[in-house]
Amino acid sequence: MKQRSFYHLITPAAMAAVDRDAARSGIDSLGLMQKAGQAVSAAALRLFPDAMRMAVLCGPGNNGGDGYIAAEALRMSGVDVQVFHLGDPALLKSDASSAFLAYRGKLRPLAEYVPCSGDLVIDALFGAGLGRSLEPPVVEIIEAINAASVPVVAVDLPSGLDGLTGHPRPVAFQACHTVTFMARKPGHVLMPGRALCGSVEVFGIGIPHRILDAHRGEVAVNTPSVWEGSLPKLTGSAYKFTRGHLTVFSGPMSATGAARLSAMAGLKAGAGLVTLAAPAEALAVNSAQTTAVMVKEVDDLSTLRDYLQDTRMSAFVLGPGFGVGEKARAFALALRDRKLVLDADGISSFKDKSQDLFAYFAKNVPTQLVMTPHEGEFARLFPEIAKDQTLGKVQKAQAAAKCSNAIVVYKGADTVIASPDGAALINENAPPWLATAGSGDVLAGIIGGLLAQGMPAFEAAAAGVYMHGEAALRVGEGLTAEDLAAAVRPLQIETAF
Ligand SMILES: NC(=O)C1=CN([C@@H]2O[C@H](COP(=O)(O)OP(=O)(O)OC[C@H]3O[C@@H](n4cnc5c(N)ncnc54)[C@H](OP(=O)(O)O)[C@@H]3O)[C@@H](O)[C@H]2O)[C@@H](O)CC1
Ligand SMILES: Nc1ncnc2c1ncn2[C@@H]1O[C@H](COP(=O)(O)OP(=O)(O)O)[C@@H](O)[C@H]1O
Ligand SMILES: [K+]
Repeated sequence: MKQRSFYHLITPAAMAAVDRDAARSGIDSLGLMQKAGQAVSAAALRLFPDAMRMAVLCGPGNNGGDGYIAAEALRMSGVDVQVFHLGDPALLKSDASSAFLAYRGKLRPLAEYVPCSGDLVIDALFGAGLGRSLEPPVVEIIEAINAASVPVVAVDLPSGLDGLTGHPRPVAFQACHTVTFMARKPGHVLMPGRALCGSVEVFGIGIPHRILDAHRGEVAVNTPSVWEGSLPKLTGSAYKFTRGHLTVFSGPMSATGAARLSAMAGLKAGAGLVTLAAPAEALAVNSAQTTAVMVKEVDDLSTLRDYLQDTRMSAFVLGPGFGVGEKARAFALALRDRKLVLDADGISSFKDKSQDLFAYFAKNVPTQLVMTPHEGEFARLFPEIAKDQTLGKVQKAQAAAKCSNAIVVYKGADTVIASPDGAALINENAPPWLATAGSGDVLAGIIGGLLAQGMPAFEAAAAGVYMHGEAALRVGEGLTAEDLAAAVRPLQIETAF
């Protein structure tokens, strides 16, 4: 992961280490806090110039310190400012205490804050240091402010939001804008955190990048910079066989549409040839509805083995509409040495039998297996990981990838792509109109199409998720899975015709 150019996220724990290293290297920590607080004040003035009052809620740590700096800067700008403090400000430590002492305005306990129309709330209660769930009085205040619908600008993170997992503990402010410092945290990108933050501004307070780089972890945003170097390159001498041959397995006669969506998406993603491998009963219905996609009879394990003799068959998609059961399990295991996207019924077939699957694919290095579960499918395959309340979506996907030796694409509005080596990407370009029947089948086909063209599994999965989002954005609201499959385009960053 270190070799690739990534748009990294910084966990709250890593941010605390950055903070410590910055102080050790002689950087003035109060100066950092002053820049942070001033950035918050500037955002409040820019976004809410007509606020009648700015209520700055200051907590017991450095997040509160940022709040006191912002409050003083706003007061100096002529704004009607009132600070509401949590805990005894006399107990504030070091920089936060200095920030408090420099504040010359009005001060009242947090419990006395009553939201009024015309207020802007600046939330500086807790940021990266939220170490446990909030207690009842603070929960009630946050709920009352959210219910009053006064706008909230959050400092670093909306208070109550866990910066690592993106989960509220147990509630968080609904902010309209969040000002964070140096880099976003996973909680800004994961749901529901992403929605609770509103717009997110990343303000550089002057911590040198070498310090940040030293604490960058394995989690990044899914952007083309991660995988564009691995995208298939279309050269003038291309021939359909050099662009890979994708096979998508069709379900029985009554369930063929999902596989056709995958097949079309694989072709649009750039695979040179795509074949629907269908049982005899489904040959006619598939043939009647395909043109560029070919159809071939593959009924059972023995015909599959014959089919696999052709080593030009470069990648496979198994699961969309396929049917849950023994046949799906046998097909998946027969494909253990090939590049495989296991989706939908292909995943559900291994409920209570996941160890067989994991054992068969354990030895592939690097892995050639991509699994694309939504939340329900994830829980079928990884029940213990799914129910572990201490893990966020990224940690769940990482644990699942490790125990299955597969690239796990844990789908949703915040799809996480995780690799057995611990690398994880959070996707953020998917619009909500992707929540429609069949859109997952299209995703499986795109990833299959990229695998067929020779992209490594992690990069193919990540690029596929990104292309899926781009295709959905091109179509717009009201999209159907057919529109989506038709809108898929290769992302050709470098072309050399
Ligand atoms: N990184 C940087 O370089 C820079 C960071 N900056 C800012 O620093 C912020 C991080 O500051 P921080 O570490 O002091 O943590 P913060 O969020 O204020 O909370 C800690 C306090 O809350 C308390 N507490 C925790 N959970 C609680 C709960 N559930 N219920 C009740 N109390 C709870 C905890 O108490 P304790 O656990 O010790 O009992 C402690 O007192 C960061 O978000 C950013 O805004 C900027 O100044 C610029 C430079
Ligand atoms: N609210 C949302 N915002 C963005 N993308 C979403 C949202 N809901 C679902 N998606 C995406 O849509 C696809 C749905 O796939 P899936 O749940 O397998 O549906 P289906 O089985 O109907 O194809 C996934 O890629 C998922 O990430
Ligand atoms: K906050």
